[in-house]
Amino acid sequence: MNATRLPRLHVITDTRTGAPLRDPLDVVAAALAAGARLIQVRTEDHHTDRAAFDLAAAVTARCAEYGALCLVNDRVHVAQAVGAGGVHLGADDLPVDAARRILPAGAVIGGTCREPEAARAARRAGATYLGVGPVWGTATKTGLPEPIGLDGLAAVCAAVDLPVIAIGGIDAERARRCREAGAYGVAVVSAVAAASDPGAATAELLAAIGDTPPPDLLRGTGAR
Ligand SMILES: Cc1ncc(COP(=O)(O)OP(=O)(O)O)c(N)n1
Ligand SMILES: Cc1ncsc1CCOP(=O)(O)O
Ligand SMILES: [Mg+2]
Repeated sequence: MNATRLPRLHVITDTRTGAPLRDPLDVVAAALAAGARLIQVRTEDHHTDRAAFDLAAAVTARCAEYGALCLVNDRVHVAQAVGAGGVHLGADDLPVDAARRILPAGAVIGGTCREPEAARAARRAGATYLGVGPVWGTATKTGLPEPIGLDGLAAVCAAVDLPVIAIGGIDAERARRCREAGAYGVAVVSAVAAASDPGAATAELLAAIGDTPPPDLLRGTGAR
């Protein structure tokens, strides 16, 4: 990965079946071409490790073409096997400190939290960034706790000096509000995966969070 800092937009794959879902790799390709520089490979819990490996290997290879970072959700062994840049871990996954011990030095490890004390614990455990939410309600994942809202997001942002990535029901307008609340960036599933034009949706999100497209996308435009 060529990126010198953690990207602010985290595009998360949607591997659920059914309309209007499309091939996750097509969505990833469009998002990267539009300027996304971090893809999180998230598969459904019932998917096999082989399926997760195959998708993560393909996404890691596509990310490498753009100098983008690939993170694998939950499955640390899959991240190791494909040479991904890191993982995202929640309460039901390996603890952050355990993953830190077995992943290569410099691996990006995200930890999920919802409130300040858990955020401080994740910081102590060695998290690189925090995934905080759900900020708003979402149909993408069942069984979620109540949304924490912008006030809950702001409380976590104020509690730790780690980058906070907001997640849950986020589109471009809400992404801007999350940044105003103190979030470093946002993570999205449906805003890109379910968009009629995933590339345009990615560009809109990048503009909303103030993450200018990488220089390679600006080449020839005269923009700086
Ligand atoms: C950036 C980001 N934040 C939070 C999550 C949720 O992770 P987790 O709590 O482990 O839930 P699952 O995604 O595994 O269902 C995330 N994936 N990414
Ligand atoms: C995995 C996860 N964790 C909290 S909300 C969420 C799903 C977010 O999906 P969407 O961006 O479509 O609301
Ligand atoms: Mg998880």
